[in-house]
Amino acid sequence: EDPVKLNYQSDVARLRKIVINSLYSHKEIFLRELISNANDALEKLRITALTEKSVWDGTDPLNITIKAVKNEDGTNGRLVITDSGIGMSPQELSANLGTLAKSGTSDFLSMAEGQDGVATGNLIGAFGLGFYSSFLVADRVQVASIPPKSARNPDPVQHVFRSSADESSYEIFEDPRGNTLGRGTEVTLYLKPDSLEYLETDAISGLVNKHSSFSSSFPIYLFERWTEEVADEEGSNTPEVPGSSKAVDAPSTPDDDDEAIIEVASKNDEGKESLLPKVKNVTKEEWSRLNAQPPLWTRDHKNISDEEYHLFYQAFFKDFSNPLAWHHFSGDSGSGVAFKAIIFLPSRLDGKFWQTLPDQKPKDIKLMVKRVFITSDLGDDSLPKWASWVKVVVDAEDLPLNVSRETLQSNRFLKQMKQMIIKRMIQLFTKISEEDPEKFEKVQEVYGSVLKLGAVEDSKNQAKLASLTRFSTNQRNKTSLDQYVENKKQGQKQIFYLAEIGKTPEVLSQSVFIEKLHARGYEVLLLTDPIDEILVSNLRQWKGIPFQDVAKAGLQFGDEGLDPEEEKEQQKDLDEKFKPLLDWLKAKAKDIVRNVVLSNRLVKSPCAIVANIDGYTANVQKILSASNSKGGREGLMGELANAKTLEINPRSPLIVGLLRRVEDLPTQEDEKDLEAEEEVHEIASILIDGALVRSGFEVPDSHRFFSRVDRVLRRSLGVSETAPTDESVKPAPPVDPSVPDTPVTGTDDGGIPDSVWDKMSLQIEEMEEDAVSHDEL
Ligand SMILES: Nc1ncnc2c1ncn2[C@@H]1O[C@H](COP(=O)(O)OP(=O)(O)OP(=O)(O)O)[C@@H](O)[C@H]1O
Repeated sequence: EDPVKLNYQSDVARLRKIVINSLYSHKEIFLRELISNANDALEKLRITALTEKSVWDGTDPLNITIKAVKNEDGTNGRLVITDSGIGMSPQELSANLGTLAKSGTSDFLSMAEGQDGVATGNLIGAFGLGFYSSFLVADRVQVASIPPKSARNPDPVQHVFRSSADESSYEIFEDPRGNTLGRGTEVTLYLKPDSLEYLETDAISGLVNKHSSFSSSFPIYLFERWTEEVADEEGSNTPEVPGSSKAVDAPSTPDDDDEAIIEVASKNDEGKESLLPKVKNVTKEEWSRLNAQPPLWTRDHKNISDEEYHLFYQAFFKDFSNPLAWHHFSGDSGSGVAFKAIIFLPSRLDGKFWQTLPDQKPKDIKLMVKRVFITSDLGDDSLPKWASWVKVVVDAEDLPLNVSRETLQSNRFLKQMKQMIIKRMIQLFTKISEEDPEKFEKVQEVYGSVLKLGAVEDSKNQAKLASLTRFSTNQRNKTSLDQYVENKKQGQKQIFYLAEIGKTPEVLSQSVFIEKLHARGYEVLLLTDPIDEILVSNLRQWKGIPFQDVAKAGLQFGDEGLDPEEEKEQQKDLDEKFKPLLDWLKAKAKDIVRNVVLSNRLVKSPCAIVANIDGYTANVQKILSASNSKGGREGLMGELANAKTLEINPRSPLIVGLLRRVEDLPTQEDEKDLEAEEEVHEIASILIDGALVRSGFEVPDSHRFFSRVDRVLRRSLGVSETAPTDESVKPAPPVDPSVPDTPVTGTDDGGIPDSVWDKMSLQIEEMEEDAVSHDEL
């Protein structure tokens, strides 16, 4: 059969180029990647064998071997990595090694192409270059592979995939050596002259220990050959069978010339009698086990260093940053299944966490039975969204080893495992919060919103999760609900909060709604994360104390009853004094608010608009209008949107001034002063619109608002209110009949690129923010 020459898919060509040109300083990762592939192939074989016995009957050992072969002339050499795993058919060789099927590859490529070598090094971890990292150290790679006999493939034939670093094509052909592997894959790297250090066994075992001691649950053997002087005792001249002494289930060596076990025995001083004891040089060979340590999770946590946990985490979960925290424990599931487990909190969340659907299955719960990987699929017993990112290895002792994924689904163990993982995760978070404030800060950075989501999602663990959440307040950052409650004032019967998504706590703390609360020393939770308000309305109360949205009407401090009689009298007087203004405003503002009252929340600002208990706050109204193009002004939505109260501050000179003007207005029909009435009306309208803006609402008609402001400005400048502006303009030149000959490359938005739109809307948002926080009437 002639070799078939095939062209690489274009992404592969790009990837190989990056590998070869820019990752030179990371070349040692090739071994980690190849071992990881071999481990995956062995795992696939074992899992396939659970349902298809003919694939592997469980007798021959599953392992990975590494052998370095130096050329006889001492130049160059090759490194051979072999596994007895699932293997590949010729079609699979082409599909798996000639194309890149991985999602996200193109993203990786464009990122890597835009970066220098150093930064790309970090990307390798996140992405995993896999097989192509071979070209970091080899200028020629040959992969021989044969799948096991199966019903679908009763007569598999060993094939070879061959490729050079400088070619854009690869070849696939039947292996002229025949079936040398029996089953599995053999990757032969013809090392580049600058990578010959990987022919040394010390270098190889060093690398395996550094990167891969935890990557494989299957034994990794390294072929070693050395020369020893041994006494040449009489009658012991027959060569012994080497290599079998130490490695008990050492791999059988493929019957390839280079790889056959050779023993060269040469007699010292042959032919001469000597007084010295007879010695001979014996070349000994042995497959030595590299990852002989028992799996990390089976060991006692007291004897495991942080460094070892880090390395294990990286190799096992293929996340090449260190975990933020972990919890290593053993237990009994309750149904009698003993297990050992480690739970890891990654140091970052997947960037897509908040975009993916809640029913995304976690992939990183690795269930083992007696150290053998069984599944990552927990089926219906999957973790809730908030916990779906956790990385866990669980090794059960007492489940039958041949347990299939299907029978596992019906096993109680899985259900218990889910509960156990959640419980331990919460314990881990709680422990960090109590013992390691610095780490807990990092936890808040990465998982702050996730813990809030958990408290909403997981009603069973709501209290525990909610006590791990932290909030900014007008007085401090990172306050827990318990700390808030400890800090509440005498008589305070509510937990005050103010929510506005997208604002910073600093801006929110300037809000009119909390002016007096803040001035009097009450603490107010400032909620800026979209999940915050959902959580608060879900909890309803903490330690029996209800949450109170301070953007709503009816704010009570709780100490009103303690006011001296005298103050109550004063309040009564104020009510009476301002009654004319309240009545007048009620009539004027009836389209905007349902009620007008004297405020007990304002200190400096003249007025504010608050939502009624059953009405929408500005925050909710914004969320609703974002999802409803009508802006929530119709039907019931409109009703609720209008359920607002105007609060005025009787201590503000502006309000006192307005009261005076309203009282001065003639009341008799025949004395009416239309001009004066119009002027007061205008001032009041500006005041109400201003109150809307400073309370976070939109002004119903901004054009009218500004025309009013203009008129008031004219009046205060002493300019005629009615004098027209010179509106004459120079008309545009006549139509230009010539047509441009280069096509215009515009965008759908009529020529304004998206990036500009984004900037524009950003600026508009900034302007709005300014308006709320600084606008003083
Ligand atoms: N030793 C092997 N035995 C069987 N199949 C293999 C072996 N090595 C690679 N493959 C197949 O080739 C595919 C591509 O391998 P490659 O290393 O490029 O990426 P990957 O292993 O899928 O991803 P990653 O390396 O990021 O985990 C693998 O998914 C697997 O199907």
